[in-house]
Amino acid sequence: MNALPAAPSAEPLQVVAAVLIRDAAVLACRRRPGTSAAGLWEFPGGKVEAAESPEQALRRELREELGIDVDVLELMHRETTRVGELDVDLACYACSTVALGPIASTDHDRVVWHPLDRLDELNWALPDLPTVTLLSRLM
Ligand SMILES: Nc1nc2c([nH]c(=O)n2[C@H]2C[C@H](O)[C@@H](COP(=O)(O)OP(=O)(O)OP(=O)(O)O)O2)c(=O)[nH]1
Repeated sequence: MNALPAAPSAEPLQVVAAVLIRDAAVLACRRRPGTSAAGLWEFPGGKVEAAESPEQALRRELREELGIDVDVLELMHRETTRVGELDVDLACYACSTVALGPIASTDHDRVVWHPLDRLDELNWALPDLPTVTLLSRLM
C-alpha cells in the first residue's frame, strides 16, 4: 500500500513571553494542571491574536494573566520549536515592570522569582530552553 502524503503542516503558533528580571532572579511560571504542557515552567505570556503586534499581545497577556503592566524593552530570542504535532514560534522579550509584591497567575499554579544561577533546576518547556541558556550566561 502506498504511504499517504504528509499532511500540510499548520502555521506555527505565534507565542510571546516576557522575561522579567529582578535581583538576579527571573519570573518563572509553572503551567497548572489541565493546561497543555502542565507542570512545565515557562515565561508568562500567550498567543498573539490577529491584528495584534507582539508587543501589544504581551502587554495584554500580562495584564490578563498576572494583573501587571509591563514595558516591552527588546526581543531577546525568537525560535520555532516542534512540540508534538505543533510548531511553536516563541518570541521572548526583555520586559520591565513596577509591580511590587506577590504575583498570582490565572494560568499557572506557581509563580516564582527564580535565581538566574539555578535555572537548570526547573523543568522548562522545550521552546523556552534557548532563552533559558541565554539567561544562564548572564551570571
Ligand atoms: N505563555 C507561554 N506559552 C508558552 C511558552 N513556551 C511554550 O512552549 N508555550 C506554549 C504553551 C502553549 O501551547 C502556547 C501558549 O498558550 P497559552 O495557553 O499560554 O496562551 P493563551 O493564554 O493565549 O491561550 P488561551 O488560554 O487564551 O487559549 O505556547 C512560554 O514561555 N510562555
